Amino acid sequence: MKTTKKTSSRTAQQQVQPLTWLGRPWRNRAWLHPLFGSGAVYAAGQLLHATEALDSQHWLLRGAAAVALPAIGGMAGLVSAAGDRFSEAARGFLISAGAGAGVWLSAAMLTSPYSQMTGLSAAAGALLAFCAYPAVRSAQLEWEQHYRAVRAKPIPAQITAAPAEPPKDPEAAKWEKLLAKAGAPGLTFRERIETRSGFSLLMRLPENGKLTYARLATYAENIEISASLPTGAVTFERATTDQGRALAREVWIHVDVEDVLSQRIDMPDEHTPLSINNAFPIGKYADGETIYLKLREIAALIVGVRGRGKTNLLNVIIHQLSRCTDVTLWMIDLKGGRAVKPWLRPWLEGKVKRPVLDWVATDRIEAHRMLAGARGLIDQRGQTGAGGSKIKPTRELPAVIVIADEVAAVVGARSGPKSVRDGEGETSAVLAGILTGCIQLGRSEAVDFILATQRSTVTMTGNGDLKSQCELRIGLGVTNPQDARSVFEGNSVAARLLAKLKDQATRGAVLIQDGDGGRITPGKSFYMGDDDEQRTVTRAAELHADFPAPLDQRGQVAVDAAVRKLGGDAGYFDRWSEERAGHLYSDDIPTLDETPPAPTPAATSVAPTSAIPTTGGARFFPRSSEKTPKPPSVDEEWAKIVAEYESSTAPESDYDTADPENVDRSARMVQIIDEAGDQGATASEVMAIMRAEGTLWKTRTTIYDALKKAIADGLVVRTGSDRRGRYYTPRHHG
Ligand SMILES: Nc1ncnc2c1ncn2[C@@H]1O[C@H](COP(=O)(O)OP(=O)(O)OP(=O)(O)O)[C@@H](O)[C@H]1O
Repeated sequence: MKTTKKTSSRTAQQQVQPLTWLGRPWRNRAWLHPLFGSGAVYAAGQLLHATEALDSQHWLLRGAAAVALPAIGGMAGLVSAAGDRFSEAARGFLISAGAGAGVWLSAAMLTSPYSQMTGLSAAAGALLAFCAYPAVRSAQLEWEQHYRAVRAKPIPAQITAAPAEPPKDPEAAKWEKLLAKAGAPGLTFRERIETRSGFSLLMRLPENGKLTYARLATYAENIEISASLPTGAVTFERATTDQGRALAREVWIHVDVEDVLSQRIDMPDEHTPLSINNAFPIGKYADGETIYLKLREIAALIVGVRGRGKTNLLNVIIHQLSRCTDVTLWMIDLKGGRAVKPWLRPWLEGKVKRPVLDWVATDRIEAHRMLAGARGLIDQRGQTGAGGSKIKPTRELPAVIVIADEVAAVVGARSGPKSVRDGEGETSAVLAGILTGCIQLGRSEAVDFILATQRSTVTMTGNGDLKSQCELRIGLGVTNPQDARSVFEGNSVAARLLAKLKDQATRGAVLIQDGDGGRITPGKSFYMGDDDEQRTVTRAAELHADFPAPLDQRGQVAVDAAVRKLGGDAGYFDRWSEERAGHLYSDDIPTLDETPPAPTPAATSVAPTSAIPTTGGARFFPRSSEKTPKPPSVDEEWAKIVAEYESSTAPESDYDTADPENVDRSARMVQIIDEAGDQGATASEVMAIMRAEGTLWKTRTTIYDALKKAIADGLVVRTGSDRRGRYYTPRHHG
């Protein structure tokens, strides 16, 4: 979230309190003075006239008129002196003069205007007024001076009747001018806040509505040119109220001068345990804040064309998820295992007991099994009510996160067989259906999905339903604005920014939207390293091997049952069997001078697993129906020649044949080969069993030395080259 730091650059307002009368502004009161005077004289005259016309003996009426006349006079004085323009003295003077005149008129009415008494009282009143006048005048002048001073003083903003003009400080003037020059006139500067990578400006759109937020966003490049900023430095965001409601006229313009999007931000070397219940960092927002992802109860969709950093981002996410002690990670990798292998390597090499990925699928059939297994797990958790209405993952009951890279190859309309009869497994539509169901129901059962694809059109993501289930969207660079629009559902501002992320430096730059219609924010993912060996990934896999939780026992059984229902005699427990995962292992053996092995799932080796019993080597070998050895191919013939050349030119081995440990281990090795019977065993298969038992040598080459020694001693016979050959004991080699 952006931090908002209020800067009170606005100066005190020079607004003046207006004249008021009975609390309301009344500027023209002075004009009305003659009116009050004549009104009062008229009213008094009418009263006198009416009293004259009445019976002079009607005393009651005459008495009322005698009271009314001073009241009229007093009121006339009061009205004339109303408002804060008059001093107390002036107000008293005018009221008493009015009331005195009324009393005199009453007396004149009741007696006679020409009597001596009436004449004298008129003269006394006039004398009194004449004497009081200088004092009243000086008091009034003094008051007026004070009044003028009060008028000139600033008053607090909250009692200002009219909205104030924002001050034109140099910063405001500079940005308003620059934006007008860039084609966006009429914007008013409101505020500037500093961010970690630059600053943000709060601007107000012009009230005539001619410049909208969407239109302003099209000027990003013009603004960058006008302000001499790097491409992508300017982004926009609607300002919101504290409650998160977008304001129509207020816009944040983020200026990220540090250009985080073009920087390389190395993955922090942190390997402490985490929990899926907390958010974890995956990169930095353009304003320098850390991007935290919380992958609980949410499906994520990551979209980006080749080479924009999708694999890297997935690795960052797996890195963090593999630190979670309450997560079981499954991964569908239809790049033939390229993405998963670095994560499996430490385990395949026997350095650790468990792989960080609990299950991998590298073809559609295995992916189907995994999705069916996920569904089985969701149903089991739903039925048993494990963990109440919503599961809070723990190590005993972990969340299962299924990551599907290149999901289009599993559920995309253009992938997969047209019909299940084609023998390539289920159609994409069926798989998309299972996946959608899993996403919908998996949320409360702590089974969540991260889908990655090159494009987010419906053809690629299976169906609209599946896509709309993914609330968390992460877009990397795409090839055209149309693609960009499909990531963030018609949001043209985001689309334009996404389509801009094209150059080398912005690889790994992302736009993140959390929640449907949520804020879309640019950022950059951490960088996991670029060497072919993916050393950072392998190191993390080694360090995190014991962190991810194994699936709970009941879950394992449910998953196994669900997978078995698909037929083919495959379940969860034999997910690492040679038929299903052997290719991962055999490809992993360094075959420096060999031609690459054919990428068939029926490859020749097997990887160990904690879920498979670690004794009884025969379980690991191909079933008799599959054992018929194929005639050697040209590749194998060639490999054999290379191997023979190698062994004839290889330096003397330093394998110590007298070392008792070597003697014991090689005896066990020969025993395993013997148990394999007439099917024979590959070196990888023997290694897998020995590793599972804990009898394997520390270095991989030693087994080849031991095998060579056993061959030389006549204990073992080999067919094929040493690394890809099969080994038999003489009694089984016919
Ligand atoms: N966060 C990042 N920071 C810096 N460079 C990155 C980042 N992410 C990726 N790159 C660069 O982009 C290149 C492509 O990345 P990556 O292989 O992850 O892309 P991809 O989209 O998965 O492509 P592909 O589908 O071909 O594997 C990497 O070799 C790396 O140099």
